[in-house]
Amino acid sequence: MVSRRLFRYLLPYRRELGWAVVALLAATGASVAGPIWIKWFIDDYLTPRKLDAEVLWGVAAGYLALHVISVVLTYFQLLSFHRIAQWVVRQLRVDVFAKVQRLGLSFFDRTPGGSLISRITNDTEAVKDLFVNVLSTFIQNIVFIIGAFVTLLVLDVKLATACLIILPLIGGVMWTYRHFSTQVYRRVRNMVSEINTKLNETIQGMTIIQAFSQEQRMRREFERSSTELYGAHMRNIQLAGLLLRPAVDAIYLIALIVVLTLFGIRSFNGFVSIGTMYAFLNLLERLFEPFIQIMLKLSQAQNAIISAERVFQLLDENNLAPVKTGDDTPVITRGRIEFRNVTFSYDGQHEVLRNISFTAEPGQTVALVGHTGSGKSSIINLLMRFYPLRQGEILIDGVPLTAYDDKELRRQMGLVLQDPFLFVGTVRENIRMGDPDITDDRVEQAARFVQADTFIRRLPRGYETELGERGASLSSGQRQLLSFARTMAREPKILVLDEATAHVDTETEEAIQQALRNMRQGRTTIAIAHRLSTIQDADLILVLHRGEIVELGTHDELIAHKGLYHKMYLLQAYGTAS
Ligand SMILES: Nc1ncnc2c1ncn2[C@@H]1O[C@H](COP(=O)(O)OP(=O)(O)OP(=O)(O)O)[C@@H](O)[C@H]1O
Repeated sequence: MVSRRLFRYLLPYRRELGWAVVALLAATGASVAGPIWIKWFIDDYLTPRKLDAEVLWGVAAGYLALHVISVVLTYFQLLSFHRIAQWVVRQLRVDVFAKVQRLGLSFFDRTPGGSLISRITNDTEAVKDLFVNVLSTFIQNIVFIIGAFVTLLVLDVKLATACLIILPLIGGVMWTYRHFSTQVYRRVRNMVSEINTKLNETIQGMTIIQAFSQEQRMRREFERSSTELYGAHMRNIQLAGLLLRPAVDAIYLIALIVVLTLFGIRSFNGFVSIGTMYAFLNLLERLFEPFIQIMLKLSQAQNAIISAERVFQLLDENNLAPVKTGDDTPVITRGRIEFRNVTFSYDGQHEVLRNISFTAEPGQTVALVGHTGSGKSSIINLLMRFYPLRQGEILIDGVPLTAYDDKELRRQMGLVLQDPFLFVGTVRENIRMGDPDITDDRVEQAARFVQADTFIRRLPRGYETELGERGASLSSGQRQLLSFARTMAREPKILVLDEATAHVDTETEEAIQQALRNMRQGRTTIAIAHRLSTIQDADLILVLHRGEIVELGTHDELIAHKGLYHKMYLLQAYGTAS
């Protein structure tokens, strides 16, 4: 199954592959023909002493020609196999990457980033090895073994048949080696994946690691994984050292004894062709290297197949991000949002939202407040169509959310997260985000609109300043403003805000609040508010508690109601709930 799918990747390159196999066959033929050529020279010229310069030159030239042909063709076939393998692995990586981007967020909730990286890099690399090393080695060596055996049979049927006793012996060694090395390989692969996961986690969480002085613990854990990996590699080397050379050499010795004994017995009874003996011994000796090569690659082949399995598993993952259903292509014109009896669970067991119903009229601001874990972010996750909805309905402009094209949805709904993600690149690129419709003018206009223009112009190269990974060179307030500009450059009809909780200086705070007020103007806004002071002018405030709306109304109404909101407000404003 896996191999069939792998070979399907080869189909577009079948012509090149065909030529590579032909070159490989011809190279092997030339290599097997060498000893025959010498046998012919020994039997027909050397033994009868028919030596003249012309014959000697002819033999030497012929032998050299065979060698050159073999080398040139080997070069050609190796190059072709490598090229094909690189093509295949490139395609495989592109496919996996494309697939990963289409996966739903719930997939990422349960898959560590490091293990994904491991699949896209290491596992596809192992598949590449399958095509580069394993496939060509198998074909080349199997062809050589068959060619050599056929030649032995042609040279001397009886002796060649006697040599067949090596096959079960070699088979036994091969089985033993493969059996043990597969276990070791599996261990190596798991360790590599674990190391990748650890690396990824360490790099992502460096601030926390340093803040909590976790360097020693992380280093110890990393050292432990690395030592285990070293141990696994060493076991493999020991296994190979024991089984490959010594065991195979012993079998070669047995074959040699059998052949020499038979030649010896024959010499008592009559004439023995020295040429045949030379060719026989030469081919026999060269027959064992291919067996070792095949053995070495067997576990690698199995390893690659398991890696391919992991890659295909990812390609077959059906936990996709929700996509549009139906043929209509509605557009968002007004920005009216309606939740109707929405009940939701991430894992299908624990309901994190129950019976959520509310409406945000065009241009209104609806604020979501509630204690941590009350379900605020989950409402946003559903509104952004990050997770599929199974119970209830979400409508935008009276049309179910599911009917919208992804493009329309993303263009009209501007999302601003607490921790804005900035990419490596210039400030301008981070605002434009590769959208060709967003001109330089629009980028700067958006930045001015959210009051980010002033600080951007103060950066060393203004809009062309390169940002480090995640915008590490900016302050958290500046990162916020930049993400506002990014959202506003798209001029969305709907704004979805997860208000930042980070403490910024008063000046930046004022800039942020002013920017938010500007942004909300004329746009339907759904905002998670951690500080109640920022949403007092909201048209509707939903108070969530354990996944349910327990109170709703304007700030004044909720204060007058003297419920949970009132308590939260007093707590935040005066540090006491009474
Ligand atoms: N990706 C997820 N997978 C599974 N459960 C989740 C996931 N995200 C959140 N939850 C659970 O859903 C519940 C609601 O979480 P949610 O993030 O919506 O709360 P919140 O009100 O936004 O909290 P906070 O103010 O701390 O951000 C919590 O019990 C949380 O454990």
